[in-house]
This record gives sequence, C-alpha cells and structure tokens, in this order.
Amino acid sequence: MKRQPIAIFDTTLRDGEQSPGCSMQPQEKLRMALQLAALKVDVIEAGFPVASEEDFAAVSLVARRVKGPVIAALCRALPLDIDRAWAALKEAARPRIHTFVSTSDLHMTHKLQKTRAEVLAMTREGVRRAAGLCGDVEFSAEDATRSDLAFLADVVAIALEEGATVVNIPDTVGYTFPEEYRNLILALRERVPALERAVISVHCHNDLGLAVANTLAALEAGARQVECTVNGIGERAGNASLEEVVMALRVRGEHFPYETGIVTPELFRTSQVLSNITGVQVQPNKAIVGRNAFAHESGIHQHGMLANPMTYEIMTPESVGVKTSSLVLGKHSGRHALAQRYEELGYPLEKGTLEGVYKLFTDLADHKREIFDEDLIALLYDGITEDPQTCRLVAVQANSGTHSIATALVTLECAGGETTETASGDGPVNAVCEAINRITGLQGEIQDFRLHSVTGGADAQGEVHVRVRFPEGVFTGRAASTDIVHGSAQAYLDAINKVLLARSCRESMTSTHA
Ligand SMILES: CC(=O)SCCNC(=O)CCNC(=O)[C@H](O)C(C)(C)COP(=O)(O)OP(=O)(O)OC[C@H]1O[C@@H](n2cnc3c(N)ncnc32)[C@H](O)[C@@H]1OP(=O)(O)O
Ligand SMILES: CC(C)C(=O)C(=O)O
Ligand SMILES: [Mg+2]
Repeated sequence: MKRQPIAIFDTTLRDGEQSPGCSMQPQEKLRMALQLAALKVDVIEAGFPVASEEDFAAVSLVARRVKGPVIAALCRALPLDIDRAWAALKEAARPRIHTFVSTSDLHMTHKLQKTRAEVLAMTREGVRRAAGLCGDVEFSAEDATRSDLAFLADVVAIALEEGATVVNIPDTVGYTFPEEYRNLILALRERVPALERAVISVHCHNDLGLAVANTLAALEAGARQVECTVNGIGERAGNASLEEVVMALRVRGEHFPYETGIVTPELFRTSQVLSNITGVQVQPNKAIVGRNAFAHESGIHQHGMLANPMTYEIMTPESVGVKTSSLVLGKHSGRHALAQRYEELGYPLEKGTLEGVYKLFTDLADHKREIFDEDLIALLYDGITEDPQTCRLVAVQANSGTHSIATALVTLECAGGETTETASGDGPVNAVCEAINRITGLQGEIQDFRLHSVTGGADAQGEVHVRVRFPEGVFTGRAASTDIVHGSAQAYLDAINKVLLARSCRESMTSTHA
C-alpha cells in the first residue's frame, strides 16, 4: 500500500506552553526544540513573538540553533504581530509565519468586535503582509468548527489567493465530532478548489476527549498536516497528543495509509524531557508515555503477558522508547506473576511453597498498595523459615563535635553471642552504621535517610527511615526513638536484619533444592 506522508507540526512550545504551569524560558525551549528535532517532527511552532521580549528571544534562539524542521511563529493578523514574528524567525533556515483570525460569528462579534467584511479584509491584509516577508505562510481560521461554512470557505479562499501555503482548520474549543470534522474538511475542499494546491492542516483540542479521534478523521478527509503537542499539553484540556496520533497511525497502519517521519523510539524520552522542563508530571495512565502504559497488575493479564506479550500489548515498549514492560505485583496479581518475580529474585519456588507464600502475599496486598521486592523476601521467610538469624542492638554510644571526628561504639547480640566494635565516620550516624557493618560483615550503603518527629516537644520521638543498598538489592529499615543516634542504629539494623533473613532463607532453599 502506498502511504501518504503526514507532516507533524509540533506546537508544544506555543499552544502547549499555553497550559497553566507550562511556560518555558528561552533555554528550556531550545532544549525541548532540539529534542523535537531528534524526534524528527516536520515543524516546530516555537512561540508567539509579540507576546513578550522573552518569547521573542526564545523563538529567535530556536530559529538560529535548531536545524532540520521548519520553525514557525504565531501572530495575529495584525501588522505589528506579523513583523515581530518575522523578525524573530528570519535567521531560521526554514521559517514559517503562522497567522490567524477568528471566523465564527461568536468570536467575531464578541471577541474581535468585527464584521464579516472586516475579518475578510484582515485575512487578506494579514496573509499578504506575511507572504511579502516569508515564502512559507500558514493561515488558521480560529474556531473554524463553529463557523458558518460559506463564510469560512470565503476566508480560506482569500488566504490562498494571498499566498498561504498551509491552511489550518482548527477545532479551537474541542467541540467537533469525527464525522462532522471529516465532512467539514471535505466540504471545504469541494467549495475551495485552490485548497488542492495547499496543505490542509488540522489542529484539535481535547475538551471532549476527542482530539486524536478528530485528527484521524480529518486525515481521512484529506488533511496532510497534524498539529499536536507532546503529552497532549495545551490550552484548557490540551491539544491532540503527538505520541497518540503517531502511534495510532503506526499501529493501525492497515487502516490508515499514511506515514510520519517520527523516530518513535524517541517518544518516551521526548515526553520525559518536557515533564522535566515544566515540572508537570505525565498522568500515569497516559497512552504511550504514561508510567502505566506498559505495566500490568492483574493476574489474568500478567499470565497472558508471560505467555505472549501480544495478548495485552498492541505495540512493543521498545517501539516508543520504553525499556521494558513491567508486571507490577499488587492485590490483583496471581500465582504465575508471583512465581516469576521470585525466580527473578533468585528464589525459585516449588508448587507447595508457592501456595503458602501466595496466601501471605494476597493478605499483605490487601493492606499495602505497593509491594516491594524486600516485602516478598520477608514473606518468603515468614512462610518457610523457622530459625531467624537476626541481630539485636545491645548498646550504642556515639561522640561527635565541631572539631572532632565522629566515633561510635556498638554492641550487638547476633546468633547468641555479643560483639562490640568501634568505628569512625563523617558523623555519628555514619560511624554507628560503620560499626554495625564491622560486626555483621555486611557492607550496606545508605541511599536515603529520613528523620521526622512523631510527637511534639523536646522529648519528641524521632522516626527514622533508611534505604540501604546491599548486593541483594535495596532494603528499608525503620525505627522510632527519643534518641536520634539510637533510632538511627535501630533503623539501620532493621534493614540489616532483613538482608540476613533473606540470606538464611536463600540458603535454606538452596539446601532444599539440592
Ligand atoms: C486560539 C489560540 O490559541 S490564540 C493564541 C493565544 N495566545 C496568546 O494569547 C499569546 C499570549 N498573549 C499575549 O501575550 C497577549 O494577549 C497579547 C500581547 C497577544 C495581546 O495583549 P493585549 O494587547 O493586552 O490584548 P488582550 O490579550 O487583552 O486582548 C486581545 C486583543 O487581540 C485581538 N485579537 C485576538 N485575536 C486576534 C487576531 N487573530 N487578529 C487580530 N486581533 C486579534 C482582540 O480582539 C483583542 O483586541 P483589543 O485589545 O483591541 O480589544
Ligand atoms: C491559533 C490557532 C491555531 C489555535 O491554537 C487554535 O485555534 O486552537
Ligand atoms: Mg490551539
């Protein structure tokens, strides 16, 4: 099947930036634009230069530095706006002026306070001015989907007469339906024959959650440029999401005879770059790039995934740049996924053992939202081991000060006998942990240490949480005490005991299997 090329016009830096909380500084826009170029979008709309000195600077920075895609800038159909857009763009290798005016009676009457005749004149003068400056001019009929068709066709015809190379028919307020939008584009093509010589563009908003569906419908009617944003950000409920449109065309290629030039393994990275710049997290269930897009929690699905990933995934995670699918253990998981995870952790379970551990697991999952690997190891121990090899803190003492090296003396009772060790460290907690390492022979490395008071007043209980890395993995420890050093020693020992339990458990299993 011969595939028609579809141009991807990315407006993350313009319409996307209109999302509350998503504004970007020039350097941030440059970083994002470079990633969009790596993704191989066809057009980057970099901003609205007349809006501020900073946005002017951002557009000109992107225009100068980003090679490959066309660089576009938006402007109203006003001489000052158009001149400002061109001033920002003129150093781009491939510049495009994008000008717009509203065509719905609602917008013209209440917002622009212009008559239809005045809007026709604005279109003519605006596009003519832009075309006099730049060889590539896009014209958008704002609120096209709520406009009178005959009038809209007149506006489009004038824009084309004056030199527009691309005509955009936006669904500005996310109002249209796929069938209706398809018919609108077909009707315009019929009424304005000159449209056949231009590129028809679509720009859909997501107010009814139909932005992607409407975009796809417009392609079927002859549109050949899609305006969209990374993560679907944009004014109000956002714009059509770039990654969703691109992957819909790719995954359902048998239905859509189109292709884009997007390097799809860059999609996830691009999404992450954006959320890293704006600080706005991607919703977990976001299609393609959300953290749950390739995660499976329920037993029936996990079983299917283990048998063949195609049972529950319509695209591979690698195809969009996600490393791998994940089977998340939780209250809906079944025995197959549980057994698989234990195997990955180095604990292959026999059928009888699995049954017991699965029961403990489901009890735990009823009370705990997230089950970590260390929880599984602890469960295993609860389920099958009788003789814990744990250590108990007998005494701890630490000295520290501004001009002295911190030292600690720790006594532990391990496997019946008491041992005392001293150690020094960067601070008293570090010295205590080092002394515990010496006694137990383990080399834990603290990755996270948190202390917060549980009660008020000078005698407040301090609760200590630690995350410690061992060769087996990361284990957490927790303890509460009115003495910070004592609490820290207990919390660290809590993590150490979990490792010791895991080791003794692994040993007992190895001997059972031998
Ligand atoms: C659908 C869209 O996404 S449109 C793009 C939206 N993006 C932006 O608004 C970018 C950021 N905007 C801004 O920085 C400012 O709004 C500016 C600099 C553009 C204009 O600021 P101000 O001059 O203070 O005007 P304000 O924003 O209050 O009102 C908009 C004005 O533009 C006019 N206008 C709106 N669209 C158009 C248009 N396409 N062509 C000509 N004039 C327009 C309005 O009628 C109004 O005119 P008025 O000031 O004569 O009443
Ligand atoms: C300026 C135009 C293209 C727009 O963003 C819209 O109509 O939604
Ligand atoms: Mg828009």
